Amino acid sequence: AGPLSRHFKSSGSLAAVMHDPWLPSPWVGQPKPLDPLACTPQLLIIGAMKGGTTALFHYLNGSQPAIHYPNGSKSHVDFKPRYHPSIIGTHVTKELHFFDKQPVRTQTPLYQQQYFASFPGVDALADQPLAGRCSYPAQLGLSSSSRPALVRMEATAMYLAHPSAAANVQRLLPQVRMVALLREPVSRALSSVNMLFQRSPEYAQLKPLTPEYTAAWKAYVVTELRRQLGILSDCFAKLTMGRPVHEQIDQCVFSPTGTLTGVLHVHVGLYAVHLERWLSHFAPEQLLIWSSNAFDERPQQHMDQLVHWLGLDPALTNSNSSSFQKLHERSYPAGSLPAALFQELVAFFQPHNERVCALLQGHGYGSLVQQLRRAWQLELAETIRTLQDSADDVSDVLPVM
Ligand SMILES: Nc1ncnc2c1ncn2[C@@H]1O[C@H](COP(=O)(O)OS(=O)(=O)O)[C@@H](OP(=O)(O)O)[C@H]1O
Repeated sequence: AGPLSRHFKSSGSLAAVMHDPWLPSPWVGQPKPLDPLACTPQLLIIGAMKGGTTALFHYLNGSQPAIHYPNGSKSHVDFKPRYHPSIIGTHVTKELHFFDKQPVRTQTPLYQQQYFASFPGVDALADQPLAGRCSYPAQLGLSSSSRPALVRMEATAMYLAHPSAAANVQRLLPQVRMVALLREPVSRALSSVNMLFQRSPEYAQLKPLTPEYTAAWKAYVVTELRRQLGILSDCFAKLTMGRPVHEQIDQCVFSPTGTLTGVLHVHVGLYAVHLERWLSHFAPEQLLIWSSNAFDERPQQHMDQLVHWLGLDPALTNSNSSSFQKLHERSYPAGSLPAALFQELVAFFQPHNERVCALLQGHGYGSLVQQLRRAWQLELAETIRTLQDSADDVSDVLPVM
């Protein structure tokens, strides 16, 4: 028996392996090698919010989320070997929220110093990361004479949708690599509104999934999403020719100080707007884009692709360091939302989904587009099946992708 038949025996079917729709699609272009001497962050997980960014950060970092501070802010505890020894997360919190600020703030030296000192091996007083000078303390096991590449990373899920983030990143870290996880926008919006409901002090006294909870949840979700759909539909209705869509939408929904004016749940899923903005600042080879669903289905293959894409030695990977359990998963009241809301959400997002597919196709991400179409159709069908209050046929609501 030759190698092929051995392969058939071990994996069931070669055809199944070759056509696995959940494997990460190939990255675009040939990225420049990382700088092994850099002590600035070299990897940013930019979003999308509710796209699985917490899981990705902690799988890589061998850590888990923890709440340490009285104000509820989050940190993490490191407890396992990192997925790859050369990739290391910020030692503070997963989300540093540095680039989703006004440019005037991100250009302040003191604020930059604080940001860089949030990463392992960077001393706020002694080091000058932008000039490539860092002290590499002993606890990292690195000496200045044998500096292996150390890819420092952080994951701020709001970067993808923030109007200033791409330009801020380009100004400070023009060579940085970024990963974005794109989740089906209706399911993502529901995940986002669900989180806010569960965090809201107003509803904190309700016992989860009781009839009172479900009634309050339904009222909140329906009102909030309809309100946001209305605001964003008005913004799109006012678009004029001659200026990029992302500039006009950003202007419509962000205050002059860069605060999003109450449309978060719907706005984050407008991936065409966001990627148009990022791709106007960065070459596609700096941006690895995944389907959240595919990442969920095949986490290890995605992590291995990331290691490969960063040009790190795959032989050093600790592939059994991560159990790949879902992180930040929340419960929902089943069968509680009207079919009409789904129809409105689906109708709203459909042209934007088409626009992002065309944008990605035009930038060389053709096989990702095929994967997203399939993944989004499946996730949307599952979300509607779970949450819709009537037994209407799901296919009545689904768009043709
Ligand atoms: N491995 C993996 N792959 C894909 N998706 C995953 C994964 N692990 C968790 N999840 C689901 O992602 C949702 C939370 O996303 P984030 O961690 O990005 O949220 S946040 O923006 O940091 O608040 C949250 O979705 P909901 O449960 O629908 O709220 C998680 O269940």
